[in-house]
Amino acid sequence: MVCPTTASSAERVSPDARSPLALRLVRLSKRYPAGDLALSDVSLSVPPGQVLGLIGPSGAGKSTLIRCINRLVEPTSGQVFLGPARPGSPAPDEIELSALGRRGLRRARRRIGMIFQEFALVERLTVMENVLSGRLGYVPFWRSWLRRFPPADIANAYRLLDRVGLAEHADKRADALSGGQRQRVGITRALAQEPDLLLVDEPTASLDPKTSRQIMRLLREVCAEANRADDTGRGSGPGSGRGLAAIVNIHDVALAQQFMMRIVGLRAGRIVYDGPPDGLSPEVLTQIYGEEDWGSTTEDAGHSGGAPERHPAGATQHHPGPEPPTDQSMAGAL
Ligand SMILES: Nc1ncnc2c1ncn2[C@@H]1O[C@H](COP(=O)(O)OP(=O)(O)OP(=O)(O)O)[C@@H](O)[C@H]1O
Repeated sequence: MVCPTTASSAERVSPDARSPLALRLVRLSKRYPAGDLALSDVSLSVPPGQVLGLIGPSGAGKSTLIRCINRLVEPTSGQVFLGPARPGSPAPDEIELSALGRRGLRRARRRIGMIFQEFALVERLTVMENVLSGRLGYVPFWRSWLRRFPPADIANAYRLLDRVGLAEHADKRADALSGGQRQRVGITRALAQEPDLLLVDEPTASLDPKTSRQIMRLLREVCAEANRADDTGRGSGPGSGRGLAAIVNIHDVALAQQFMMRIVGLRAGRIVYDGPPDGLSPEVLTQIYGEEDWGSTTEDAGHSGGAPERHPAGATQHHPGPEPPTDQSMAGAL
């Protein structure tokens, strides 16, 4: 049971909280104590509203990169900036996430939603309670402990659940949902944070192909919707008119090609590709993943024609390009 309070929790993080925020990584490196150099001199800028796919072989450093941004993993060197996107970047009022103390980091992390492969829900809590946990950075501890969330937070959570097609499941326990529905809860919880940036770590790794596509499409749509201004939006949520960027760590090259706006390929902790999805030629894939005959399938080896050429993850090579958001409600999609 979630109890509303009358207090507003719409505390904002300075600076310039209404401006869309861009992310800037400068020469980021991470060496784990065990000795592995997981990231080496990675520099990257992500403008507001951009949905970026991070691909690369196992151990390339994708998860490390995502976790260094919100400092779940502490970078060994380099800087992470989040700040208003203005011409002439670096902007003087950027926040340097990599230099923040505990309190500042806690406040800044409100602006960064995280979505996990295994959903990271509290199974015994309801869908609504899980979504409201996205507000924990905004409400005082005693209020969250008593589950007394402001009415505006609850109304927004219902609105977001409706958006992802889960309104009628609000009072169900999280462990009563399918994998795809759980990931929608994970996405909704992240959106409830009113983030400027989503860090998404292998969101489809435990989902079937159809559900994976639906989840990727949903991510693309909610980011696009956050760029649109209407009077339904709050914070940086859908309809708010603010840019919501995302970095999506994904193994499935075909999904990345279809739903991402930009691809960054990591290999051994370094960026070896940064460009459009349709730039992932066999040569580029070899640069990222190593030598492989990307054009052939097992059947092709014994036959000289007939079967269409396919990418390793199953996408046709002459693929039509990124799928635009459909703008349809996801209600009932699962
Ligand atoms: N906690 C840790 N302690 C020590 N080494 C680690 C730790 N986490 C990751 N590594 C090492 O850092 C490197 C990068 O790992 P990371 O998990 O970031 O790669 P990844 O590209 O996300 O891989 P995957 O796709 O398999 O998840 C690997 O060599 C890995 O063994």
